[in-house]
Amino acid sequence: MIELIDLQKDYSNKTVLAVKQLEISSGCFVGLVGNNGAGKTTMLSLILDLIKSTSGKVLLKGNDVAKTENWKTYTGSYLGENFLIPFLTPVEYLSYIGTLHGKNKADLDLFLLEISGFFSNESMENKYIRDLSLGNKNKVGILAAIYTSPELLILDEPFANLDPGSQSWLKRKLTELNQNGVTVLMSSHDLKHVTDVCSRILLLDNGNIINDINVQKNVLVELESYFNVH
Ligand SMILES: Nc1ncnc2c1ncn2[C@@H]1O[C@H](COP(=O)(O)OP(=O)(O)OP(=O)(O)O)[C@@H](O)[C@H]1O
Repeated sequence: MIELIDLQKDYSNKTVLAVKQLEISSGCFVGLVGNNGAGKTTMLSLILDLIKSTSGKVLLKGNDVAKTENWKTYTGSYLGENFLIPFLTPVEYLSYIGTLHGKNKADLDLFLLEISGFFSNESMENKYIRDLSLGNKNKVGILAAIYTSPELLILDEPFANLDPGSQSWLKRKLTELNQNGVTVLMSSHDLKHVTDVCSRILLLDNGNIINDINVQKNVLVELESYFNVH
C-alpha cells in the first residue's frame, strides 16, 4: 500500500528524514514513534505530498504521490489544525468534506449518530471551528478523515489534547476500522496507546528508522527503556 524509496528531506542542507526503503502492506496498523524533532510529521507530510522531498519518492498502491492524484480519493488524513476551515461549524465542515467524497445528508446523519459518544451534537452545531478548544478541533479533523471512508488513514498524534474517554473511544474506533480493512499509519507520543492498537511500530531517531518492531508482549517495556520512561 505504502512504499518509501530512497526518500530524503533536507532543510538548509540538514537531513531531517532519510528512509532508504520502507514498505507498509495493506491492512497494517502502523505506529510511528520518536522524540521531538525525530521526523514523524515530516515523514507523514511527504507521504501526503504536503511537502516536496529533496530526493526519492513515495508510492501509494504503486503510484507516485507527487505525480498522481488518484490516491487522494482513498486516503483520509489529519495532520493538524491547518486542515480545518475555521469559519465553518463542525457539521458544516463534515458536510463539505463528505460532499467531496460522494456522501449525502443521510450519510452525515448516520455518521453523527455513530460518533455521538466522541463529539456531542451540541458542540457540532453551535460553534465555529475557530472557537473550539484544541482537543475539539482535533476531534473534528480526525472525524473528517474517518468520514471519508478511507482505505488508508494517516493521523499525526491523534490522541494529543483528547480527554481520557475520547482517547479510549478513538482507540476502539481505529481498531474497528483496521479490523474492517483500513490501513492505519499514525504517529504518537503515547507508548501505551501505540502498543495497545498497532501491529507494527517504527521508531524514528534523527530522521532514520532505527527499529521496525512487530508488536508483541514486551514491546512497551522495550520502548519505555528507549525513551527513558521511569
Ligand atoms: N519548514 C521547516 N524548516 C526547517 N526545519 C524544519 C521545517 N519543518 C521541520 N523542520 C525540522 O525537521 C525536523 C523534524 O521535524 P518533525 O516536525 O518532522 O519532527 P516530529 O518527529 O514530528 O517532532 P514532534 O514530536 O516534536 O512533533 C526538526 O528538526 C524540525 O525542526
